[in-house]
Amino acid sequence: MTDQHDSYAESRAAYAAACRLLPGGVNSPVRAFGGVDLGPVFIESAKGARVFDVDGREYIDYVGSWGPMILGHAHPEVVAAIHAAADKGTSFGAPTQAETALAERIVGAMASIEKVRLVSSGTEAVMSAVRLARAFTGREMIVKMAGCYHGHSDSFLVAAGSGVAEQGTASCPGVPRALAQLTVVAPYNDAAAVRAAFERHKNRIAAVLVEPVAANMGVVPPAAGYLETLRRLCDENGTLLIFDEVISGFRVAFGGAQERYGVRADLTCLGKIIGGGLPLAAFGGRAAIMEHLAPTGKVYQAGTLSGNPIATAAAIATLDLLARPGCYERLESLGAALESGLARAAARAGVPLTINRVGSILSGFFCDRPVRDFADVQATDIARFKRFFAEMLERGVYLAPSAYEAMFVSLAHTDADIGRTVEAAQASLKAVARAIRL
Ligand SMILES: Cc1ncc(COP(=O)(O)O)c(C=O)c1O
Ligand SMILES: N[C@H](C=O)CCC(=O)O
Repeated sequence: MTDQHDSYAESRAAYAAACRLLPGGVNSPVRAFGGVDLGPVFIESAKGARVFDVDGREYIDYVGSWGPMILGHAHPEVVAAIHAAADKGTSFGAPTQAETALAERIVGAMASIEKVRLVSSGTEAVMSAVRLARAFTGREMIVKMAGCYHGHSDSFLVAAGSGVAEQGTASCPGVPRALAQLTVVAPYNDAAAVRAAFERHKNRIAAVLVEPVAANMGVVPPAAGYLETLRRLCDENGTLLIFDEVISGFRVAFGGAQERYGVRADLTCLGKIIGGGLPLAAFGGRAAIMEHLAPTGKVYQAGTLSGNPIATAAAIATLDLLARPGCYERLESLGAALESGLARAAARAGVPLTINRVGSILSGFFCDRPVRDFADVQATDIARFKRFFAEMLERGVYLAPSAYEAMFVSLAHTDADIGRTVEAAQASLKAVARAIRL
């Protein structure tokens, strides 16, 4: 914590205590606020679209636990489902009917999924889907896109987004070189680079793995035809297309990016929203592929807490609420209002800002050009983002503390929240403009 004012005294003390016992004082790197050169705000509680810190400050929240809280925090129906499940026992390590009920909802929502396996984190979902793809195709290489983040398992910590991008490392110490060499990296939105990878590594690529809407280098939408071309290249080469919809699933449409863009994946990874704020994730696809998983097949995948009854109850409650008519229209209109308000504020302040938005996720990049891939993101003015972040925090708006993350709008945000956020942005961008002129 460097710049922060005394009104963050409790957060500062909590961070010092945490640093004595937890590496970097946190349990996930981006939470440490290193991406904005500040110390973290420690959270006491959250309700609806608000989070409250240990110093008693209130913020309009656009982190939403990095995506899961699409209904807002502590939604009464989700909390009631959690209580009811907890009363019946917290974990059995045995099958429950609720897991089938959740699977029915996922299969009903995602056109490409016939069977699904529940896991506890997005990392596990992607790691397991790729193992399955490797076994199914009998190949070892994967293609991933620069700036996409797929969790922290070894194969994906290569040119990754999110907190890895913040650290500025191309790869990660501890990842065996032999494994990293099996990951081929292509720029996002560059189908020609993927085609070239297929030519270079003929019959060796098991899967093309992509965030169909990239959201871990800030939000970068797929260019027209990009996902379709990936689909065609995979079909031509006997390779599986894996959509990592851990963020986009149930976010950019109920049926995820696959519904929004009309392109089907062979395997789909889900997380965040489907856990309703509890540790639950999933991967799924055609039965003919999924049946290769143990116990029907030989591809081993397991989890003591997989399909945990409390997480499953939160998941069902969340998906049932999201299935109600009007949710995605409302998310779209809130997202559009925030986008246009931010654009207006930037224009008034004379600060170049490129806004990328898909439904209720968006990012403002401090630059005057379109942002289509990770190189574009890296060329933006990160110092301006840091200043903007600090100004917004001071004005009670809690953004993701990194230029490589998205803003998440929830159904709990009101028009008044968006209005207050735009007002805060107007003042914050004026401060950024003053700093530019200095
Ligand atoms: C697209 C994507 N895939 C995978 C993951 C990993 O999920 P988790 O953090 O639950 O392991 C994340 C976020 O962390 C993500 O944004
Ligand atoms: N960008 C990450 C996931 O989407 C942020 C969450 C984390 O790494 O703690």
